[in-house]
Amino acid sequence: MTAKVIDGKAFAAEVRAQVARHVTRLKQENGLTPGLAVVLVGEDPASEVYVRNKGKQTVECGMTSFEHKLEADTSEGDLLDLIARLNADSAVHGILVQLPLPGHLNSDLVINSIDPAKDVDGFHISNVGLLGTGQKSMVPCTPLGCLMMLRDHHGSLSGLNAVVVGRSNIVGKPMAQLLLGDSCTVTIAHSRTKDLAEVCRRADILVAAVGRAEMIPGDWVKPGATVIDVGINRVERDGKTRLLGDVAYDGAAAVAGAITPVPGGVGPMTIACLLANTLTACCRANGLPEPEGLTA
Ligand SMILES: Nc1nc(=O)c2c([nH]1)NC[C@@H]1CN(c3ccc(C(=O)N[C@@H](CCC(=O)O)C(=O)O)cc3)C=[N+]21
Ligand SMILES: [Mg+2]
Repeated sequence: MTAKVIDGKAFAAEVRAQVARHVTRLKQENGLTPGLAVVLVGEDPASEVYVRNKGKQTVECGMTSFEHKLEADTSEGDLLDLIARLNADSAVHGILVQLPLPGHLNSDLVINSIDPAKDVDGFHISNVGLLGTGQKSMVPCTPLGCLMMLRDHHGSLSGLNAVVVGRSNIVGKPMAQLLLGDSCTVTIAHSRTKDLAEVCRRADILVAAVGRAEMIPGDWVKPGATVIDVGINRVERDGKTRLLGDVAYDGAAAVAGAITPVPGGVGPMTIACLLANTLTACCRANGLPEPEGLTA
């Protein structure tokens, strides 16, 4: 069997087009323009490229992009002051603080100072609690993007065995909550899991979010399974920098039913969902109905 390749890049373009249509309507009918503020502390080249991409796609969707670049040695007080101003700014509907933050800043404290209604990353403890109890929340972008691709491919996920490899607050844990919400039988596995290969081989849906290049070989994949590869690992190989997933792609694609590539899979969907969340936040803030199909 050769897996169907799930084209995250094309899917993300569709999601952004849908967001853009809603934005046009919001402007015409309500005089509203959704705004996203991105805060970057310090100068990490990869983060800067990524922040620039987000800004560009935000504007292409008709929304306003606010970029705040702060010095690497910015004090916690100054960062919290900026977040307080963004919380109070009615032109800002979404706030994203790029992670990781420099070590002298307490990222939990910083994230929890964001107005939960503007927390488009879905990392605030109140959004985490709302998601965990099945209440309306802002849902983390990467797991939301994965869920959209899975629903599109399978229709219903009900009763399927889902194995999430990775237990981070950003991907693994919220991914497990979303799969549970769609009635999967969910296992969260990680680097210490006993017989990890056997656990993975039971998965109808295998989500790899460990952050280690090609950690999951093809013979851990059940024939016909759907493989969602969240890893984006920059690796030097043959003198070139290559982007590798957490799954050994060729081996996995030979047995899986469907698989997301790296690049062009989960990554573009993450940004598209960030824009979708900003739109959702703008609608909620103004008491307007939420766009359908763009939330969990
Ligand atoms: N508060 C916060 N929220 C985030 O969502 C967040 C963050 N901090 N810090 C950094 C990570 C990283 N991240 C990516 C999103 C998209 C691609 C993406 O579009 N990747 C392309 C390839 C890009 C390339 O060539 O490097 C792809 O997979 O096809 C990559 C990385 C979001 N992050
Ligand atoms: Mg820190």
